[in-house]
Amino acid sequence: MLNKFKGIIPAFYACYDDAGEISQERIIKLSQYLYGKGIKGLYVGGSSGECIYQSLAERKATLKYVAESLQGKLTLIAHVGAPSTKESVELAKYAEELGYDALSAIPPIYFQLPESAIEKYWLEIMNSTELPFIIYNIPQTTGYNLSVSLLKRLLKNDKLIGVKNSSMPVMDIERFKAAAHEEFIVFNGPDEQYVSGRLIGADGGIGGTYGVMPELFLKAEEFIATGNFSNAREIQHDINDIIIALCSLNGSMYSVIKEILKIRGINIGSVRGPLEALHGEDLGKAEGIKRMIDEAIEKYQMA
Ligand SMILES: CC(=O)N[C@H](C=O)[C@@H](O)[C@H](O)[C@H](O)CO
Ligand SMILES: CC(=O)C(=O)O
Repeated sequence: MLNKFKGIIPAFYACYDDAGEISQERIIKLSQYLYGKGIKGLYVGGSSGECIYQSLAERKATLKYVAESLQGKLTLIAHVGAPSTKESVELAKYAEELGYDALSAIPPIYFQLPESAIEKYWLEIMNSTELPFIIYNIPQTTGYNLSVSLLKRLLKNDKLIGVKNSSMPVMDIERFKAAAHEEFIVFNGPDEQYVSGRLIGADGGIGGTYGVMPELFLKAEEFIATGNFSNAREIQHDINDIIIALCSLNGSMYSVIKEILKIRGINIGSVRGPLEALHGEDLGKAEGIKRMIDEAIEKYQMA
């Protein structure tokens, strides 16, 4: 039953028109483009979706357009974490109406709340719909790292089916798997560690750079699935060179990714402030990174 969650699940990027408003047309274009690459599903409205910088109405619109474009074709996960519990629950109910396959949420943001408040927040989201729930653990941005004891308490609720784990120690993946039941899914978060994450027990991955190079992550997954570990290690190395390049320019990683997609004919606008658009002497450098991606795709085509 949970097989539909196991595989390569790109985090969907925020899609804006040239004025910086949500673009239905561009959402459809990006979702169809990614669908055509053979991915398993999409994670909509997370970090890559710039969720924290969008209004409730904008987030709902994005959830709706992706669902309309891909319903029944891909596994769709809605990230519904928002500043207040009230808004998170509203998004959760809306995602259920739209037919999403699962919900997910970061812990509360801004205030460093005690674990009891985080527990209550996730439980209220879980109890607001019939949908399965996936915890989004990303301590480097939220300041909270999921504890095994909270995970165990939350597992008493059958709706909790997994964790998307973006903490850097791959060991956390192994600990979360060990703390849960056999069916429990752990998604690898850090794209730089996809191969290691899978080997230590992750069932698949949800990642922010998959969307700009889905071919490479699908190939890495194929190498792992067929036990071809030397190629898996090598493609991870090539992926990491690319991610480091994506993060090396003046402008947010997402703005560089969006420039590359634009060169490919998928124009989804730029990023919303306070994220920085690509600027200064680095304008035009996305082309070189796109070339790195193309070369890597070609390198493994026959492997
Ligand atoms: C901190 C962060 O945003 N992590 C993402 C989600 O897990 C990753 O997918 C990164 O986007 C990726 O690993 C590039 O650093
Ligand atoms: C990276 C990721 O999973 C996200 O953008 O939410």
